[in-house]
Amino acid sequence: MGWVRVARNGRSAQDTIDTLSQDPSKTILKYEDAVHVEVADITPSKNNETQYPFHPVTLSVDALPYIEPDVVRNTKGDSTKIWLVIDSIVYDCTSFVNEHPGGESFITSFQGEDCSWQFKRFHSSAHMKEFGQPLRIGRTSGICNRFKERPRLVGLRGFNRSDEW
Ligand code: HEM
Repeated sequence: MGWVRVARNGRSAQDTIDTLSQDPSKTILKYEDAVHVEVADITPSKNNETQYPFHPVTLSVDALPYIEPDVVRNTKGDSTKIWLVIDSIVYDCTSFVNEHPGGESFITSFQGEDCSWQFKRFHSSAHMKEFGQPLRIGRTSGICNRFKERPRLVGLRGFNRSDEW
């Protein structure tokens, strides 16, 4: 794989998921944390920098606030804004990156970029629903994937995944 290196931080994916499910301090991933943010609100903070809160998983994509593509791209290199774009939705992985079962580098290498097809290679829609959806901060457009998706061999899709996208 030319575009990423695998790193597991010494833990198995299942270990990390177990931790994420059981440790109350890892609340960032929990649905309950997102539901109290009721509207797609973009609020300037005291230092006048716009804040992008998480949104309820029940909020439709159309209702997510639009984030200008340049704002997304400009997060590159900013350790306080580790944002990814998957299918034109912006995910704030800043808190999640250290807990990512696949390792930090997968996420940081796509900071401010689209990684839709790469994400789909490694995750099921159930992963997106449980771990990705609570990280949504907005929608955007025009963010391209740096890598061209290689064709997959017919029949391999879903080989080790329980569902389809
Ligand atoms: C919103 C961002 C992301 C979330 C919420 C997320 C979540 C997860 C979760 C829950 C797992 C465990 C899956 C399992 O045990 O089967 C996982 C594993 C993994 N993720 Fe991610 N991930 C994200 C982004 C990415 C990206 C951008 C990449 C690569 C481009 C990536 C690559 C991987 C890899 C390689 C694994 C290990 C897969 C395996 O063991 O089969 N992830 N991720």
